[in-house]
Amino acid sequence: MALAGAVRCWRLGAGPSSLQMQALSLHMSKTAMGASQKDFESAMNQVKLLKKDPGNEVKLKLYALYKQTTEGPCNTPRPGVFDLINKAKWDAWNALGNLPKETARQNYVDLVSDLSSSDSSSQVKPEADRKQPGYETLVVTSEDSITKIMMNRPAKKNALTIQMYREIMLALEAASKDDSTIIVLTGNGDYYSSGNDLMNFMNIPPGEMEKEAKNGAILLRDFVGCFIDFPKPLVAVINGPAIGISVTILGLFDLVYASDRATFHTPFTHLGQSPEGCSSYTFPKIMGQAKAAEMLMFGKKLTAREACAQGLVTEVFPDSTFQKEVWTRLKAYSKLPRNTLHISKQSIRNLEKEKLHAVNAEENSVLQERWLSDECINAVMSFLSRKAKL
Ligand SMILES: CCCCC/C=C/CC(=O)SCCNC(=O)CCNC(=O)[C@H](O)C(C)(C)COP(=O)(O)OP(=O)(O)OC[C@H]1O[C@@H](n2cnc3c(N)ncnc32)[C@H](O)[C@@H]1OP(=O)(O)O
Repeated sequence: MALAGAVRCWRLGAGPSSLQMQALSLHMSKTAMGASQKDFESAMNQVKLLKKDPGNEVKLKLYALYKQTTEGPCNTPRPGVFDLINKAKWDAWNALGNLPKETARQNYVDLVSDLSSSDSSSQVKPEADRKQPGYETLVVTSEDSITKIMMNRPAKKNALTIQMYREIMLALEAASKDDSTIIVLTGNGDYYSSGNDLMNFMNIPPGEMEKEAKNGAILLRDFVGCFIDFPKPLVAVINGPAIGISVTILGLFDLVYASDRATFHTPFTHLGQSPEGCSSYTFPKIMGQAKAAEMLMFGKKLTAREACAQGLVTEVFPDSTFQKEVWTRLKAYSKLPRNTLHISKQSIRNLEKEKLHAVNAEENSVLQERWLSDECINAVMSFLSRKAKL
């Protein structure tokens, strides 16, 4: 099995790593003639190279086999009841009874060989290999207990099409049920997202405007509802400027990490539109009434540092080290006890859920009206005829 594992890993990566080579040579020598003292010493060195913590149960097994190999059957008094760690170690060693030293050595080498193989196969694979199928506008990957949902329309600044709203909802639904601990939303390219794709408002026959506005409001309600109800920690990794709905839903995230190149802009009045994403409720709570009004009513664009000072952003990182620092942090967080983390999130958020759904419904009903207004139609036409940019 270890051999098959090592060979399979070579096919996935560019070539065998030194760890894989060691696992393979260990496996070959042990199957041919039983593990030698040299194999045992090499296995002891290999244990130190393991990247993945094998867990306490396996560590106890390794300890017991090591003691049995080097000292024979357990020959010391059992530690006292309060010496929990040494007692567990003693119990594991004692459980091996009279197992011969040679067999213990062989079992130790076998165990390390299997651990090394699975350790190698769990090493980072290229993103293309990890990409989940079924998404056209997103790249969804899962690794290190983190599911990453990346908006993937960089040429259009990750403007959100109808298909993209739907795919994000599907990806969130799947992530709520997968074995990930943390879910990340981020953008590909220089923008996080330029918000709603203004083309969503185009090509609507005159008689269909009201129906389309209603459908849009239903889609938006469901989209925002997914964030309100999401059961696991949600992290926004803001790689660049964020506009419109990509900013307003940030009040529903648990962590917001931003590059110092990011900006936060909600120019609703300029566009003849009104706040969504529950921001009419979350923003005043987060930053106070006065600052929220400046953003949501007057369209003040915030730098990442200003957004952080106002509590919308958790932490700002220099753009040059942004990805490295943020992913190191998130990988450490993803090792926290999963269920406890999810329960804590729910304790923090559940009290607000009913209120947030009510706010979501109210915002969408106002917005549905706005989309039909001259102010909104003129603003969209102006952008699309390239007379206006934010
Ligand atoms: C179901 C409905 C739900 C509705 C929910 C409502 C949400 C409200 C909002 O989100 S309001 C925010 C809407 N967003 C905007 O108004 C942004 C409009 N875009 C811009 O002002 C600029 O494009 C820019 C400032 C984001 C970037 O400017 P820059 O000069 O750097 O780049 P380009 O303009 O050349 O952009 C490259 C191409 O991308 C297209 N594009 C960018 N953003 C959008 C967008 N939001 N909608 C549609 N298209 C967008 C842009 O048109 C360029 O396309 P081209 O290469 O084909 O010309």
